[in-house]
Amino acid sequence: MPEQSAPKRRRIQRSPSPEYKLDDEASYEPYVPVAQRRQAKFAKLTSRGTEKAKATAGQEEQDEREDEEREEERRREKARKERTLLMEAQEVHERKAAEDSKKTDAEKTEEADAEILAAIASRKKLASDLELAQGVQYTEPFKTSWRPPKFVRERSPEEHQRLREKHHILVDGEDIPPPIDNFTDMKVPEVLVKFLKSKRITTPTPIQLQGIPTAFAGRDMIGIAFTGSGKTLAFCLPLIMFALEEEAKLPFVRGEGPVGIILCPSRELATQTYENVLTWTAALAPDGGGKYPQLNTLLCIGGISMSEQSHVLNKGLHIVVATPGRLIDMLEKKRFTFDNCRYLCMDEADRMIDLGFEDDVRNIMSFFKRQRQTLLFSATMPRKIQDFAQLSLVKPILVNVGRAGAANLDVLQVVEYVKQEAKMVYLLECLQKTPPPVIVFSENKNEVDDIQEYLLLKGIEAVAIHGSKSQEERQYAIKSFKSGQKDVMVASSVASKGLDFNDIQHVIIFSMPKEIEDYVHQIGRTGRSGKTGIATTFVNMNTAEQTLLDLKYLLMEAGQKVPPFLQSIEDPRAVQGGSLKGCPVCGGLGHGISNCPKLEDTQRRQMASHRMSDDRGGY
Ligand SMILES: Nc1ncnc2c1ncn2[C@@H]1O[C@H](COP(=O)(O)OP(=O)(O)OP(=O)(O)O)[C@@H](O)[C@H]1O
Repeated sequence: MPEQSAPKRRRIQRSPSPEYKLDDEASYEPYVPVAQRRQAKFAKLTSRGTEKAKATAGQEEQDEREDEEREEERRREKARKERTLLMEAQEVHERKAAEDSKKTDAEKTEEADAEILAAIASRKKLASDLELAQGVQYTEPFKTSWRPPKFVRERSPEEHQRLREKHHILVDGEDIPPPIDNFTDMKVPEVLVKFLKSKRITTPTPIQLQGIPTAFAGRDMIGIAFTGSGKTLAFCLPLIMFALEEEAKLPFVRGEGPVGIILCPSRELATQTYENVLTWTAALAPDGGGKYPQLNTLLCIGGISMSEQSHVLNKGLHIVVATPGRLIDMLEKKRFTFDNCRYLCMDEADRMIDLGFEDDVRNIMSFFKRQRQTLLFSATMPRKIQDFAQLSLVKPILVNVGRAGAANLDVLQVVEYVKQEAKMVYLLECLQKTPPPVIVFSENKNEVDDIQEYLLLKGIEAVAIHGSKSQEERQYAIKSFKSGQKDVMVASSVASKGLDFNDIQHVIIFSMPKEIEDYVHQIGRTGRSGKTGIATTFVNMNTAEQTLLDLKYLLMEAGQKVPPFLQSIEDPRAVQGGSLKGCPVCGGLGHGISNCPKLEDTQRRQMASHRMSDDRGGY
């Protein structure tokens, strides 16, 4: 067969173009149509892409495998650690259980108490959030122009102490101003001294004789004294004097002021304090026979129309007496400012800084633009609230007349066992003990209404007051009772704090409050300003044993008769051999902190959340 070579055939088959030479043969490329070339290029690109994709996929797979291995390793490591932590926790738990089993009940209770106390101690201090955030801390007390008279300044510290001891005044703090037992020596304007005399206020009460010089000197203070002992004058008078001084320097015009603010936990108490301030400032003004400028005072409480006081708001403002909610509202609406406010007093301060109002108080403080003088007053001020408050004051002075939370010794306390169903009938009998006016307290709004209805049916002129009554109804009840139109006022605890009714003869506590502090405030509506009064309290099987124990200790402390059924109640702490110290949270003498009725579960939770937010905020 003849040898046929393909190239030859190719050459015959296809004639080269004239430009092609033979030696170009090696570089010869057959013609490929454009469409085919494009297709080929596309195929090549695709195959290259696939290869690259394959390579990437391979790499990813490897990375994934490595990641998984690392993750697995991490999991193993975590599991190892967790096992260790778990085991450690288990061991700690077992160790603690073993230790606890060796502890007495009393020791366990003390430990629990310490934990709760630590939670309270870690509460955010009482200052405005701005001050806290900016770390603003005032270290020196306010400076005022007031000086004690020379002869008082020349008395020795021992002489001051003797005067305090004579009046059972306990003080604590640095550079304590001297006690002064005479209004004139305190440099109270003569016209006011005369006016006070006309109201049978001739000599200062113990809280006044130490408290007024302390406040006049510009010092922050915590004033604790029993119910009806004249605390209102002790914190209002200094503010009145400061306001007079400011007004004399440069008269206030519209939009200026106030110089100071008095905060109260209830509308009724604020109204009463406002009325006192009005009387005292009127006595100082030319119309009242004085030679001092007229001061303008604003009552700032919920439930009333502020437009009625527009005549005050249209002038310079010196003093504001307020409840927290309405005050915050007015400040937010810029109806007045605290730009020049320098005095903040809280009446019934333990309630104000108690869990309910704490944030409101902080909010109010945030409106102050400069250092203020802060004063806290109450008849009850448990140790822990005192400690907490002290952190928030500048070199505070503690003025304490008697034990904080002790009952007024001018009140004869009678505790009677009365079955639930016999209470109403027995109430009628009790009302015969003294002439009117009488206050009947109940813990329950419905019960207040029931008692009033029953008394009205029996022909007794009775009014009722509780939180669900309208502001008008509350005002009417107080007004008609104060004026003597009505003989009996039936009230929930709203009327117990700080209200000063004339010469209440008898307080009947129809249902014993859970918190002994409330009891102290309730019986304190009688036996005021040195007069004596009676308090009759109904207890029965519905009264918690711990409350009865608090009551028993309080009666013992006040030297009152302890009825046999109370005597027979044993203190479980004594049985366990634990400490019999009073509760630092509510001041009750019959229980420790862990059984405190004031520290209900929700409150404990609240404190825990305070602690957590404090940890976060670093305050
Ligand atoms: N120095 C005084 N001498 C006689 N009476 C006074 C004196 N100071 C105040 N009072 C009168 O004592 C009564 C009780 O005063 P106030 O309401 O200030 O007591 P309180 O200590 O605030 O009581 P509470 O703790 O119940 O609020 C008032 O009627 C007041 O006029």
